[in-house]
Amino acid sequence: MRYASARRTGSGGGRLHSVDVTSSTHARTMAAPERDGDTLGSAVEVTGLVKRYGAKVAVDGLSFRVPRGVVFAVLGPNGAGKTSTIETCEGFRRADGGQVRVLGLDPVRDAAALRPRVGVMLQAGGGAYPGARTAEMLRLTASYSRNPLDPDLLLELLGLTDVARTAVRRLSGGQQQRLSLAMAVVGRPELVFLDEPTAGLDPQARHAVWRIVEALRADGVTVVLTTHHMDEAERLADEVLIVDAGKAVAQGTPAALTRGEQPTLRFRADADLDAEALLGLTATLPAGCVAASAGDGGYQVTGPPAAIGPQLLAAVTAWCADRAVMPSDLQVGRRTLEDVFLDLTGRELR
Ligand SMILES: Nc1ncnc2c1ncn2[C@@H]1O[C@H](COP(=O)(O)OP(=O)(O)OP(=O)(O)O)[C@@H](O)[C@H]1O
Repeated sequence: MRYASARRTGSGGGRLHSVDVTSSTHARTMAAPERDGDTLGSAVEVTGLVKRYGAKVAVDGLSFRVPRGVVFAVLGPNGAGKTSTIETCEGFRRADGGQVRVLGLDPVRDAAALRPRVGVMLQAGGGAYPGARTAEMLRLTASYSRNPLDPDLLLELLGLTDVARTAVRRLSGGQQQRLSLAMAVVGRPELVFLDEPTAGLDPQARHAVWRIVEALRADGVTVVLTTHHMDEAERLADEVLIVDAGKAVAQGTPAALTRGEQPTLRFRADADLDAEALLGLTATLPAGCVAASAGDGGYQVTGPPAAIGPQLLAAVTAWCADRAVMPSDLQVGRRTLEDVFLDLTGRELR
């Protein structure tokens, strides 16, 4: 059994570590309780979901399935319909069309049956009473569950021990958000919805949230999250759904989505390389390779798979050296999830 421990390092101070405590006498688990014959099938099934606000169609016939026990990330530009979809799955909004099943149940009609089985972290850390103290709030939430996690452990994991006696309204935004995550998982749910769980968090807090998500997955809990951080989705998610204008535009594992057909060499440069310079660079490259701007001060070289190798790397760096251009962030290989996301949803602001 594994859990993420918030041991503080002596000199590093305040860094969080995930440890395997299988043989530890102090082992505590985040595992959801076993439920007979209830481990197979989908955690969430959305079929042809439509959500409208007046004339605005926020979700436009969206279908997807979340297998049990995976971390599932829903990605999309602002206004793509992610929150509308998640909140419909949480039972906070009614679908205007299509069907939503959560753990095989209807999230509105069967809300009472789902409540002890599903954890919900609201966007921007909502859900806690402003007047309550942090630990009090978490203990109160834990008291609604038959077999809750240890609230003190969660406070420790999320770096909230120092503010355990602080009133919720006096917590910083990031601390309130972490408390909201603790409240979502303290009841050992089978399924957790996290809407932008790391938005606005500092890097330490972000890593702490990642460790919680990884610990949940290790214990078989299904996690559905939304995020604008592509690196976060790439690191955490077993499966990714990209939505745009209320429709699914791609779904798959991060590895499958980023497996570009055409390998690429990418780099940034400390000087502007105009079209003429890029033509000059292309002329020095192995046959079939083409250098082009990738936007935002980045450049890319595409070509036949066999040509994306050491000779190409040498040619690019030699060309840069001849012109006193310093290349940086030089990488060869697959596209990132961010590339895929931008290709699918466009690079312009809408
Ligand atoms: N209560 C509401 N009333 C009217 N329009 C709404 C309401 N909630 C959302 N919308 C609209 O529906 C669309 C989808 O919003 P939604 O919040 O689901 O998107 P999102 O993908 O979660 O966006 P973000 O990444 O910015 O959080 C947007 O155009 C939004 O303005």
